[in-house]
Amino acid sequence: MDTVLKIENLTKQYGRITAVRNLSLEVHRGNVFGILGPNGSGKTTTLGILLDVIKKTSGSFSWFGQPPTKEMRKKIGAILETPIFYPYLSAVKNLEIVAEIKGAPVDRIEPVLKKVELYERRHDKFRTYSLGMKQRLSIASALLCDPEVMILDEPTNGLDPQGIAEIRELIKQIAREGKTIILASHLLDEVQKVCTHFCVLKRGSLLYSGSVEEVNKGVESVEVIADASDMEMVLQGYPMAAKVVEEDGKYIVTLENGARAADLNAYLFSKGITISHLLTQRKSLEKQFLELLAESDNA
Ligand SMILES: Nc1ncnc2c1ncn2[C@@H]1O[C@H](COP(=O)(O)OP(=O)(O)OP(=O)(O)O)[C@@H](O)[C@H]1O
Repeated sequence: MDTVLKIENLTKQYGRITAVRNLSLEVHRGNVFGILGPNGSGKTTTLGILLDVIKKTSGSFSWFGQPPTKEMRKKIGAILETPIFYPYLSAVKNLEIVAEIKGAPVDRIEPVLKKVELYERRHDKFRTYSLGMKQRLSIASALLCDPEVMILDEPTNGLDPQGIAEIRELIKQIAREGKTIILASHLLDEVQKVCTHFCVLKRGSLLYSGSVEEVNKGVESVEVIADASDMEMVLQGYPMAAKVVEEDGKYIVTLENGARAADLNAYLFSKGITISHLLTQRKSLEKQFLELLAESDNA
């Protein structure tokens, strides 16, 4: 698997505030990688460091297996905030200026405007655009240099439901064309709908990193009752049990990813325990995310 980005022990301190704490991550080619976290968790700071607009305090990162350089930076298209376009100029004129600044070929303007579905409105003034159209023009501007990686910070912030759906569809389409996308979002739903992989940050620390598909399957938890005095000990000894909690004579067993209730049943049977009640529950990504954030508060 091609590693596009590798972050190792990255830390950023603003005086006494640690915005990013010992962060290590890997993003592979073709991933749509979501950096998920509540406000102030360090998402923008992380993206700023990766784009060389914020200076790291310690740690390192590499793009395409090499330390970051200006040349490398050209392979990365980014939208950290809405770029400043001239309100009285059209999309075409604005992109001509961007192309000039970035040294991108002018003949890319037409295809990128088609891609973001602004071609019909290409001669209209920027100030007549809706917020969603402005955001799509930002994406067009980032695509001008045909980057291998796109970085987006809260790409749907402030948009109405239709604008949100359009931007999400556009991100997925860009990913289908083989680009790697890294996006920061505080919206779990967004990460779930758009990303293939994600990490969770809280107060600058990494709480989780993995594939959306794996987490979407949901962790299985099983409620079991059996008349056995050594039940708790036997359950604690089950290698696929991530957590065992006793509640009013019932045991709630959270299974490791991939383990199923039937496996637990077979294990208990092998230990001579016959169960009188078994109920399987799946935890949604949302529940797991909220628990993860809550657990880190208690840590
Ligand atoms: N220039 C700065 N000077 C001092 N503190 C800063 C600065 N920029 C960010 N911070 C602090 O660093 C922490 C992380 O902020 P950051 O903007 O990276 O988080 P975020 O996850 O992107 O949040 P948001 O979605 O609200 O932008 C916060 O506590 C923030 O107040």
